[in-house]
Amino acid sequence: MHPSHLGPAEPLYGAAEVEAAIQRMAVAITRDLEAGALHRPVVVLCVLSGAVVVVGQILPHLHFPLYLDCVQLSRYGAETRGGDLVWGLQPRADLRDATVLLIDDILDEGLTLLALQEFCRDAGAAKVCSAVMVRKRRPREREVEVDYVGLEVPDRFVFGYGLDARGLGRNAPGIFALTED
Ligand SMILES: O=P(O)(O)OC[C@H]1O[C@H](OP(=O)(O)OP(=O)(O)O)[C@H](O)[C@@H]1O
Ligand SMILES: Nc1nc2[nH]cnc2c(=O)[nH]1
Repeated sequence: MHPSHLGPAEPLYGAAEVEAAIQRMAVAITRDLEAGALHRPVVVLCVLSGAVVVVGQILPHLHFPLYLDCVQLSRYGAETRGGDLVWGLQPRADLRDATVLLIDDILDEGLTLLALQEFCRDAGAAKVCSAVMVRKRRPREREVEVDYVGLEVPDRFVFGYGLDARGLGRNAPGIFALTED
C-alpha cells in the first residue's frame, strides 16, 4: 500500500521483510538473554511512541520470562529534524540489578538511545541491551552501542511500522522514505 496522503514516498521494505527482520532479532535476543532470565525476568522497555509496533510484533517471539514496561522520550515531535529531548513517561519497573532490553524503532543521531542507556545505568541496571528495528546509515558524533539491528535504512526521513511522518503514517505496513522532507 502506498500511503498517498503522506505525499511522495519511496518504499524501502515491505511488511514481510520487516517482519522477517524482527523475527531474526527475536531469535538472537532469546539466544542471548534466556539463561539469565530464568534467574530474574528481563525488563523490556518499549520506547513510546514509535516502538509500539516492533514491540508488539517481537514480544510473542521472545521465549523467556520478561516484564514489559514503557518509557516515553521524544525529540522530533511533528518535525523531521531532532531537537531537545523531552521526557514523558518514566518506567515504573525497578531497574536495580535488572537486565534491561531497550527496544526502539529507529537509531538516527543516537541521542535518544544514549540518554536511555544512561538512564538505565543510573537506575542501577546490571546489564543494558538495546535493539532497534532500523538503523540509519549515517555518521554520528557519538558512537552508540546497539546489540540488535533489524534493518539498515538510508539517511532519509523514514516512516511506517510505528515511525511517523508529521504524526501520521505509523500504521503504514512497510518502511517508506519521504521523497521531500
Ligand atoms: O536517534 P535519534 O536521532 O535520537 O532519534 C531516534 C528517536 O526518534 C524517534 O522518536 P521521536 O522523538 O520522533 O518520538 P516518537 O517515538 O514519539 O515518534 C524514534 O522513535 C526514536 O526514539
Ligand atoms: N519517523 C521518524 N522518526 C525519526 N526519528 C529519527 N529519525 C527518524 C526518521 O527518519 N523517521
